[in-house]
Amino acid sequence: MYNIKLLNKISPVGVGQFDDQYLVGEDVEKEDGVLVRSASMHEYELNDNLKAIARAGAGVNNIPLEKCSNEGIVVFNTPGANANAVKELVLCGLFLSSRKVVEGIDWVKTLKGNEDAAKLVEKGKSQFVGPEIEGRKLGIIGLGAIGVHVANAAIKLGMEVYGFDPYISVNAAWGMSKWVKNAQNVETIFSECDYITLHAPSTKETKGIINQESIAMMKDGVRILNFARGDLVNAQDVLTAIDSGKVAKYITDFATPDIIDHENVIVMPHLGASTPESEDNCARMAVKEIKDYLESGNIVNSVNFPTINEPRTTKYRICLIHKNVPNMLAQFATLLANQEINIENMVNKAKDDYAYTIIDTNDVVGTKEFESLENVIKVRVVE
Ligand SMILES: NC(=O)C1=CN([C@@H]2O[C@H](COP(=O)(O)OP(=O)(O)OC[C@H]3O[C@@H](n4cnc5c(N)ncnc54)[C@H](O)[C@@H]3O)[C@@H](O)[C@H]2O)C=CC1
Ligand SMILES: O=C(O)C(=O)COP(=O)(O)O
Repeated sequence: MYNIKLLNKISPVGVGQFDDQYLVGEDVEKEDGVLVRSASMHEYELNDNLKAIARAGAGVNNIPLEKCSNEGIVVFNTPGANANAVKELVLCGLFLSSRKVVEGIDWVKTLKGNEDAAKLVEKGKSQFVGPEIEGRKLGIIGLGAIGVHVANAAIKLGMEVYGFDPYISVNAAWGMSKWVKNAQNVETIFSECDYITLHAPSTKETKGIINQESIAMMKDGVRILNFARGDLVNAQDVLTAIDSGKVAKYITDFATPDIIDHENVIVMPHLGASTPESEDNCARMAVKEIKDYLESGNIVNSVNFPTINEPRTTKYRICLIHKNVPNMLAQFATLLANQEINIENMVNKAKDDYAYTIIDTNDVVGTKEFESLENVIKVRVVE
């Protein structure tokens, strides 16, 4: 029996994939696995039994990754599963940043009950004029699942698209329209583009990337979109630039107290991934990842441990999470040889300071001796 704790509302399409080997709920204790969306886990107590956390979504800045790695807890996310939903909202954001639709709608509401509403609308609409996006330059920072979707859609809408991503994956590059221009540095995005949209994760490198200095490089009347994370933008610097007219519009999915209800700022309630399609996709993928790991020891789409995805061919699989240091495999093999246990299959992979080894065997094995080895963090045997 495995216990799975839900820290957010997770789509029943995903949760329904758990069979009767699983106890699933919000109040479950001694959890083997956690399913989470945006709830912060930085203060969450990681119990000794916890083996895996699956983030039904992309960003993992709400999870204490280093602490999890240290304790041998595998953290998954669901790459690409909500990218289309975010792309669609970014396109909506692009239009809202250009045409004064939100302001116009708010104004029309003030005419409620006014007999002359139709006339007044025709007279007053000129205050809501805004430019078309066709032919304008869009700069994208971060060309992953979402950035590439946005780039391709913007090309189809007739925009001139510049992309910047120093770590772009081969897969993302394959999926991107050949018309997207490769910006060699982020300054090109800042200085060339009429619209700038952020699609990089929150990291030491990206936090505060939009600040007084970068804004100073931008065109007058630039429009900035942030559907990545609130802390990529220095809010005070953007507000100052909005007030001076340097930035025409700031559209964001992240509500911080200082930016709410400020002229020319549109704040959405973190709606990027909130579509039934995306919620189902993310939940389905997250549940599959956690089940595969708990039941077979396979790791796919982890952000802190390497991928190992091997078919089961033996009765037992020893799953060893350990530090990425020399001599671990020799110690494992010796330990098994001393017990006259035959290894049918053994795979080891490392990711940064941590490594994962699976050993398939048909003989009964205990975990104690492995646990006593230095640099071994977590040991499990799955049957
Ligand atoms: N508003 C919302 O509801 C949602 C927001 N997000 C946010 O969007 C981010 C991106 O999501 P995905 O595209 O799915 O992730 P992804 O991992 O597919 O793409 C992120 C890209 O950013 C790039 N990157 C990293 N550091 C960079 C830097 N310093 N400069 C430029 N590019 C850099 C990476 O190389 C990668 O290609 C997530 O980390 C999350 O914070 C994601 C989903 C929903
Ligand atoms: O996937 C992400 O990174 C998101 O920001 C989506 O968050 P959510 O699952 O809608 O709380």
